[in-house]
Amino acid sequence: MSGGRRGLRARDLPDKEPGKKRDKREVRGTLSSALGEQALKEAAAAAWGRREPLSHEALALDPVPFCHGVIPSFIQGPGFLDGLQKELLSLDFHEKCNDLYKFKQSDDLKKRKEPHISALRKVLFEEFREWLSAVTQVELEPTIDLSCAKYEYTDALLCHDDELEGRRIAFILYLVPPWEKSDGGTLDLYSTDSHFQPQQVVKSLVPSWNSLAFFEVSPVSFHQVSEVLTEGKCRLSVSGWFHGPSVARPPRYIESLLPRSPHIPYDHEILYEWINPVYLDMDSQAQIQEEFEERSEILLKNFLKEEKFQLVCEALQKEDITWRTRGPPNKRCYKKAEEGNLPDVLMNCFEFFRSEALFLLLSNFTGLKLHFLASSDENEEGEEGRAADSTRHSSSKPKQGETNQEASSDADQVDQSKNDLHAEEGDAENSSSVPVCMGELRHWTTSHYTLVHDMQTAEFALDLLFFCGCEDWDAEYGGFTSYIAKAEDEELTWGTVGKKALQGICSYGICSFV
Ligand SMILES: O=C(O)CCC(=O)C(=O)O
Ligand SMILES: [Fe+2]
Repeated sequence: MSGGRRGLRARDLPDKEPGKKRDKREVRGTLSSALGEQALKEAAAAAWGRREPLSHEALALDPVPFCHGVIPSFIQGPGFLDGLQKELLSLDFHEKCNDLYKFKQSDDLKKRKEPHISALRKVLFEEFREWLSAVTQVELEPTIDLSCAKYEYTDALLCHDDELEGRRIAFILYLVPPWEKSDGGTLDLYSTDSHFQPQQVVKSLVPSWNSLAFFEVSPVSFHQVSEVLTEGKCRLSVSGWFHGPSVARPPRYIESLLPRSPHIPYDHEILYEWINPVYLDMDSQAQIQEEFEERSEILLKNFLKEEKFQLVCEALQKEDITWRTRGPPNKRCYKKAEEGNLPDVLMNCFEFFRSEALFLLLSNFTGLKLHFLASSDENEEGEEGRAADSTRHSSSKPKQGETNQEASSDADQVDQSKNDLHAEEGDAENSSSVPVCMGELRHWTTSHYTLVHDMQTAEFALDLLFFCGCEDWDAEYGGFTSYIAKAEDEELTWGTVGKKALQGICSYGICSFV
C-alpha cells in the first residue's frame, strides 16, 4: 500500500535533479562550527590528556574535581532546538522516584522517529562522538544510550558516580528557560577523598539553553542534580553516555562500622526515672510484644515521662551542641551531635537508652533476646525484616569490664568477603553473641537524607527511633524511614527532608540494637 502512495507523491513532484533529496521534512542538526576547527580540537586533546584546563569561547575544559567540559552553544542554526524541545515535550514521561532521585524521564530515545530527535541522535552519536573520541583519546562506540529528563519544582538526583559497565563519557544537553543558580537544578560536582569517596560540592554548573556538559565516568565522577527550587520552571535535558572499552576499577570502598557497645549496668530504677509508667505495666508489655511480633514495628506514643521529654527538647535547642555533617554524600547527609560535650540531660538520656534495664525492657517489648535474662520463646525460623533473629545471639552475660567497651572495626579498605562475614552471625565465637547497641543523636532538616547503597551490611537489628521536635509533622515534609526487604529492588518512596519542607522543622534521634 505504501508503495502506491509513494508513487502518487512522486508523480506530483516536479522532475528531480539526479541525486538530490526530495524529502523536505528531513531535519539536520548542525554542531557548533567551532568544534570543526582543527586547532581547537588539538588544543582540547592536549589539555584533556595533560589534565589541564582550557578556556575558549566555544569550549571550556576543567580537570577539577574530575575531567569535564562545557560547550555553551552546542547546536548552531535557528529553529532546530525549538523544534526539538517541542518534540521532546510531547513524549510520554514517567515519574522516576526512589531514595536517590525524583524526576520525570521519557521513553528511550534510541528508536524515536521524530525528525528533530532523530537528527539530534545522529549529530551526537556520529559527528560529536568522533570529536569527543579525538579529544579524550578513548575509542567511543556507536552504542546509543539516550533519554530525556524533566526536573521540576522539588525534583533532584542525589550524589552518584554514573559508573556502569562500558559507560565512558556522560553528556547532558540542556533545553532550559533562563536559569539562575537560585533556581536550583545545578549539576554539582564533588571532590573525593583518598578512598574515592565523595566529600563536598566544589563546582556547580548552572544549566543554560543549548549548553552541553560532559564528563569522564570514573570512580571519582560523583555528581548530583540539586533540588529545583523554583515553582513553574522546567529543567528539560537530553542526556546519555558514550560507551567504550571497560576500564579496571578499584574495589568498592567499605566503610568502617560505627562503634557498638554492650549495655551499661543500670537497674530498673532508670526506667522509672525516664519512661511513661504505662509502658512498665506487664500487661501492656505483653500487648506491645503481640503487636510487634505481628507487624515487626510498633509506635509507642509519649514514651518518655513528660517532664523528661521537656528537658530533652530544651537541651536540644542549646547552642553548645556541636553538630557535624555525616557523609559521605553518596550514602547519607545529616547532622550528628558530638558526644563529648553534650548537655548533661542528653548524656543521661543516652545512658538510659544504653542501659541494661532498657535492653531487658526491649526484649519484653519485642520478644527478641537482647538480654541474657530474656526468655527465648520466639520462633526459630529466621524472621523477616528488621526483627533480630535472637537465636543467633548467645545468652552469655557481658563480663564485668566489658561493659561500655567500644567494638570498632578497621577503617581501612577491605574486600567484600569481610562484608559477608557480618551476615554469618551463627558463629558462637562471634563477638556479636553479646547484644550490643549503637546510638547517634541526629538532627534532620531540609535536604538531609540517607541512601540505600551496595555495601550496606546485611544483618539483623532492632531499630529504635526516638523523635523530638517534630510535633504536627506532615507527610509532605518527607523525613520518614522506609524499609525494603533484602534482595528486593522495588523502588522506595522519597524519604528526603526536601527544601520545600518548612525551615526549622527537624527531628532528632536514633538508636539501634544488634
Ligand atoms: O541532568 C544533569 O545535569 C545530570 C543528570 C545525571 O547525572 C544523570 O542522569 O545521571
Ligand atoms: Fe549522573
